[in-house]
Amino acid sequence: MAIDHALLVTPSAMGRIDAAAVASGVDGYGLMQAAGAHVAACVLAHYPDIRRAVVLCGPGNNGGDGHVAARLLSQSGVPVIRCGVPPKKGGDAARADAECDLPLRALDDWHPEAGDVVVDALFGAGLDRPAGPEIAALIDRVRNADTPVVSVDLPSGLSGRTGAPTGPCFQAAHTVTFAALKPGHVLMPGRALCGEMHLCDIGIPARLIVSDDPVWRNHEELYRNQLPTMSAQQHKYSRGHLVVLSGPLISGGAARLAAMAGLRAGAGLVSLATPPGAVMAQAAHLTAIMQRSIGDEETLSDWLEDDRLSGFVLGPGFGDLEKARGFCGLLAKSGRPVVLDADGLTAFAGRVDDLGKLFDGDVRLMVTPHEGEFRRLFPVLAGDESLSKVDRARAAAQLLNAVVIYKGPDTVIAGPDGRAAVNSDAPSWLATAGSGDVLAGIAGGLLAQGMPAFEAGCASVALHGDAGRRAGAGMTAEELAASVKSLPCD
Ligand SMILES: NC(=O)C1=CN([C@@H]2O[C@H](COP(=O)(O)OP(=O)(O)OC[C@H]3O[C@@H](n4cnc5c(N)ncnc54)[C@H](OP(=O)(O)O)[C@@H]3O)[C@@H](O)[C@H]2O)[C@H](O)CC1
Ligand SMILES: [K+]
Repeated sequence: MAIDHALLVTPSAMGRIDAAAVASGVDGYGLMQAAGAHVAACVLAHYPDIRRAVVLCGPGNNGGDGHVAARLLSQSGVPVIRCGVPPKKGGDAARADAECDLPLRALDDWHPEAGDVVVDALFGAGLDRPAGPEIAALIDRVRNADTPVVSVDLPSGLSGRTGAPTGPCFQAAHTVTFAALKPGHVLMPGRALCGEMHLCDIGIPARLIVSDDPVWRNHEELYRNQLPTMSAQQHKYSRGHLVVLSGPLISGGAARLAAMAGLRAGAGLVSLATPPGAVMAQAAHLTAIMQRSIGDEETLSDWLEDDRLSGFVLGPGFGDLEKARGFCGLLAKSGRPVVLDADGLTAFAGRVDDLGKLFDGDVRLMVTPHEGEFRRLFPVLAGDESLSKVDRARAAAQLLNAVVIYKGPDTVIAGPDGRAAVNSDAPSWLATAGSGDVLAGIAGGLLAQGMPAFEAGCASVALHGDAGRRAGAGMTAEELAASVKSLPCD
């Protein structure tokens, strides 16, 4: 699938793209000129009252971009101090350094003043270890003086692959990057360390911006062709029948939120499977959503004979973990898609192998852990600091043969085939009680309509974000569920 404008390119893949561009006849030094010009333009556009630019240049091509920016800022009349380490000999950075006639001072040879703007061109894609004490002291100095930082490609100290700092790291107000976003720009805490992102075209041909590592920003093109469609021939059963397994009397609200969201995501029918003791309480709250009294595995098994039931959500407010495991086994055996969330996930803490064995064959399990649930399910993956959130989600997806929606401000959707998407534009107010139940319900609603699991995961996360934006800051989960918009008709 080629969706290049949403592709996230790792720093090493970017290096290969760069080399391919040069091999195809693009002037490498021209790329650096363009990169430096974008950086200078960003400084001038966002800091019209700048009194002095302090350009910090590292030894590689990131520093090279800095030398270009320093020259251009100076030519535009801004006083510039250029500090750093001499460039490696013979490359584009050395040429950019030679073409800048400002002296190259030592890194600490300046004192922050009001009106300073720092251009951070120390390390970008080539960062491969923690920055040393000299850089740490510099970062402290900049932070203490509250000097705004414009970072070139990446805030120095941030890994473009994982989104985690390798050690001391600048907090940028703006980050100017080139050709494609890197995972570190959208994964936390990288996204926050980058400040406002600027993705700039420096002349690398779009046809070369490819990667054998399928990671994208979550984007409509990833799932649009697979969205359920509506036509005049359809009736409610052909639009799927979603079943949400309700918990007991005290915690039935979570299942109701999921059920409402599933209905709004387009499922033709939605039923709650409710333990007998909670049926009356649920009935008092339900109108469009139907109900069935399901107290044990036997009654669930009987109901599963009805092959019009086309998708299940198990976990929100469910409570009884042993019962959840038993129910999950039956749902798995039924061969239909299942979303496991909340207690449905906790039920398998320490038993992920058992869960993985239940759902072999076509991918029809979706799990929606937040950070704490992910840790409980996958302590080894969660503790491995060499892995990015994308790596972790993919590994979990492979272990379970499932689509994993690893929630957070940087929700990652990953499939067992290695496809992954990072959703980084959800409104912050989605972090509220019941919000996860709504997401599980949307996912269940889409799966019940027959949408393939990876695409359903990407679409659910996007619809959840849209609903949050529509409901607005300060919303409750009830309002969020009511704001889920069903999908476009064909
Ligand atoms: N297409 C593009 O996107 C373009 C990007 N450009 C810019 O180029 C950089 C990448 O340049 P590169 O030279 O590969 O890497 P860096 O400049 O980031 O790093 C250079 C060297 O720094 C050393 N290093 C790494 N980490 C540390 C550290 N913690 N402390 C000290 N030194 C470190 C390392 O060298 P060693 O020999 O010491 O190991 C790195 O190799 C990209 O980010 C863009 O800004 C082009 O200008 C245009 C095309
Ligand atoms: K940088």
